[in-house]
Amino acid sequence: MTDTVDDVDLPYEDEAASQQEKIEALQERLEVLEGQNEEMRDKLLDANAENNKYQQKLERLTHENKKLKQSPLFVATVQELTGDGVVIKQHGNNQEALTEVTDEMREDLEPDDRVAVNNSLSVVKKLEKETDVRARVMQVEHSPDVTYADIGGLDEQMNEVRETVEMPLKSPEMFTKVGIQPPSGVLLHGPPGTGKTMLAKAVANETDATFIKMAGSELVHKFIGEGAKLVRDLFEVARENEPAVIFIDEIDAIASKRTDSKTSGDAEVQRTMMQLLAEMDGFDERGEIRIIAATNRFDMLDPAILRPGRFDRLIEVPKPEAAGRELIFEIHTRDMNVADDVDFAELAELTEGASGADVKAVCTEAGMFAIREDRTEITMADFEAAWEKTSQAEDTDADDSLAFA
Ligand SMILES: Nc1ncnc2c1ncn2[C@@H]1O[C@H](COP(=O)(O)OP(=O)(O)OP(=O)(O)O)[C@@H](O)[C@H]1O
Repeated sequence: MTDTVDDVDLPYEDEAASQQEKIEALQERLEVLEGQNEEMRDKLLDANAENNKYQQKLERLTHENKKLKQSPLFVATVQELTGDGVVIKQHGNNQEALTEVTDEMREDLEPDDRVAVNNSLSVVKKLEKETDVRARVMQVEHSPDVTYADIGGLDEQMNEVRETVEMPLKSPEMFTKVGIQPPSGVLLHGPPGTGKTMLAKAVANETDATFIKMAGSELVHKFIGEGAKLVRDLFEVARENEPAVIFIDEIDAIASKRTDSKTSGDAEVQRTMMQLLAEMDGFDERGEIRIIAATNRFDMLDPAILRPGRFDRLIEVPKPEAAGRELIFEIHTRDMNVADDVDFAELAELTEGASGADVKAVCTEAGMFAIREDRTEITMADFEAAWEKTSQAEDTDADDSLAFA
């Protein structure tokens, strides 16, 4: 049996071939094509059947995943591993229960491990140890090395931060004598990389306070009570290390405008925010703990956190103007071997729209250009090439994010 149509010779060119021979050849080609068509149709049917099977599996797993995500997860501690399963104690209500686990999960569990359990107390996943979570979520720096001199172009913001955060720590008696409460919380808002974290670190450095940073995004947990507990821990660590500056970055992650969505995840985030507000409400403004929060998304914040007694001092930290960029270039090139032809005022004009972090990146990249050519001096051309490269990279990132939006 010929396998493909190409195996069927067509005697078109052969003058001697009769009409009959040509017809027979065409008929043979037609048979081959029909055979192939049959084969393809069978393969297509098989593929469709396989596809339907996978589609059904995908729908089932998606449904299960959705159910798992929606059903609130609780934190529990493994008490004991028995022949029938695992004895767990749920946090909060201390309810003990014997629950089954897969053999694979069982091998991974030991007494005192933390696990996430769902409504029916089935173990969904093993959690990292509480101390590990705390270490990951909280960065404690007893003496941050950032000073006000390291920050360029934010004189006005710096003065506000010194007045609202540094002064109550350095001279609390001023507020007592005058009879006013210092601002309880300061909210720094502005684009990424503009110096918000630096301001918080600089004020902690100036007042010899412990700097405790927590990212709001780390507080967004699916496990009931985990976020609120971390907020309590945060203030406990601050009290243990007074004087302390608490810096909550990305506060929009837990303090966004309330939505009417009913998923347990959103309810949990709101519980975490309420815990933060409770800690702030219950906290003694005259104590030696100051709170600074930062956000790139001021527009998303729930007005509840901006009320008096909470983050009632708002400080915008915008991208630097040309004069600010020039200062930031000077700051970040202090220890660099810069050629005489480098003109920071010109570079400041060139880098319109750059944040402080962008300027820092340009300085680093300019140094790399010199190193690649085995030079020890960084020229104006290196800075210009570095700006070209970093701003192009930013444009590409922006296009990518749009492409995937
Ligand atoms: N005004 C500035 N002066 C000097 N350096 C700056 C300034 N702003 C940003 N930088 C540089 O960018 C880095 C990041 O700054 P920082 O972490 O303070 O930004 P941020 O506003 O907190 O950013 P994000 O909102 O993304 O957390 C700093 O370590 C510093 O090198």
